[in-house]
Amino acid sequence: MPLLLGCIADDFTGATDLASMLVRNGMATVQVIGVPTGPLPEADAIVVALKSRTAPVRDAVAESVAAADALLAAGAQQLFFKYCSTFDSTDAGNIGPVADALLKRLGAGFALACPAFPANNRSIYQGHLFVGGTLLNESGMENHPLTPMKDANLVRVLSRQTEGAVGLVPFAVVEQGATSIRQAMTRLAEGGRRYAIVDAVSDSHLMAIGEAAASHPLITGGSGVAMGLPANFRAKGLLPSRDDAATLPEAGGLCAVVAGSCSRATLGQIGFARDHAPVLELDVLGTPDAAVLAAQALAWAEGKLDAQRPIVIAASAPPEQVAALQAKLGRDAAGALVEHALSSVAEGLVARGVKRLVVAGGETSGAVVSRLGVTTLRIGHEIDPGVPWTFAEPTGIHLALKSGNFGARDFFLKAFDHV
Ligand SMILES: Nc1ncnc2c1ncn2[C@@H]1O[C@H](COP(=O)(O)OP(=O)(O)O)[C@@H](O)[C@H]1O
Ligand SMILES: O=C(O)[C@@H](O)C(=O)COP(=O)(O)O
Repeated sequence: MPLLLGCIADDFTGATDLASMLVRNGMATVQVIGVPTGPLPEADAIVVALKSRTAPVRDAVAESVAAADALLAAGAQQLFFKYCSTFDSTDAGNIGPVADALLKRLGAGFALACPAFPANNRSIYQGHLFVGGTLLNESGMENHPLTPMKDANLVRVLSRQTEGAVGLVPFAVVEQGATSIRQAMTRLAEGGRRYAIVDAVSDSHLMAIGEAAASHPLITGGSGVAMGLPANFRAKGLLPSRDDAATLPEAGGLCAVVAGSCSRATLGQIGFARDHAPVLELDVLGTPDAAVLAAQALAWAEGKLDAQRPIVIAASAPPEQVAALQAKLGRDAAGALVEHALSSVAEGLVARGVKRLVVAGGETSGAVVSRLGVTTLRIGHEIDPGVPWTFAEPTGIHLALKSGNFGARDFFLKAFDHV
């Protein structure tokens, strides 16, 4: 099976989101944790999951280029740089600098940028990113603990992260289909633009954008814009039809949820779970000590673990509490403390026999998955758009890595009916 698409994701939930999109569209896909060091598994697509979204720019660039090297050495015909559908980044990066470095590595001069994901209510119109009917900077993302998004104009946001010029392929062109989009991108590239934000409000737009980018060495965006790519490989006769792409080993055993996302969606899911399952909300501000928090959580879990109903352990808190902890410790140290505590909790739960674990939050998932020593994730069926069950190797447990913003209100309960 020759490798067709090589993907680099800037966080772990984003990586499973992308892998799931590719699997659903018929590509055998494996998610690899961290920069690959040995031979890559057989797959149509490989998604390398990095924890580079909030890393220092230099580290994010170095790891992303190293991942690209490994994917290209394995024969990847096209690269995909996956970032968040809410374009999570700071003015320093890391979307611009990583995309710049990948273009340079490929000897290419242009890439599209499209984080739209209509199934999860992210759309782009005239370069502005909407979450549902709300501009990105009024959607709650302006309060994100690590990457507060205070500007919805993606042309402006990306321009602050790169020296390359950023253009726009507007809605009116995207509506006309793949040929018009391709021509518009060619014009922008010839006019000296390094990037084009591409408007998209529907899956048919994303399919057309994917088709228009068939010959691009690098595509950047959310998982949505990947939906058109398998058809390109199929059209070239490179991708056979596959119907077993989402099969996982049978699941069962004790179940739990660990949450570190402070998004509105996750806070709502914790609120729902309170009425249906044992929920522990850690008092991080009162006890800013990772080891003590983890010990408290594991003592609380004693006797509550069950194979039907999950327990939920959450550090998640509303913006004012997050701000208070950050004021005390600094932004990065606050995030790291909570991630450390929650990965110790997850490790303790797995040691106590948990076999099915949901982790809420991208950075949180990165910390947990690394602590559990997971090297690859096989992708199964989706619970909600963008969140599949996965099977973690060599750990041998089922994991669902939930993007903070994704999932219905009952996600933490219904996840265990879907595995
Ligand atoms: N109570 C809290 N105070 C401060 N930071 C927190 C708190 N709870 C979680 N965090 C941190 O907030 C960040 C949330 O990011 P992440 O896990 O990526 O969630 P999301 O998927 O919503 O972006 C993590 O670094 C996490 O450790
Ligand atoms: O594109 C998305 O929204 C997700 O795939 C994603 O990147 C998740 O990031 P977090 O919200 O930080 O979990």
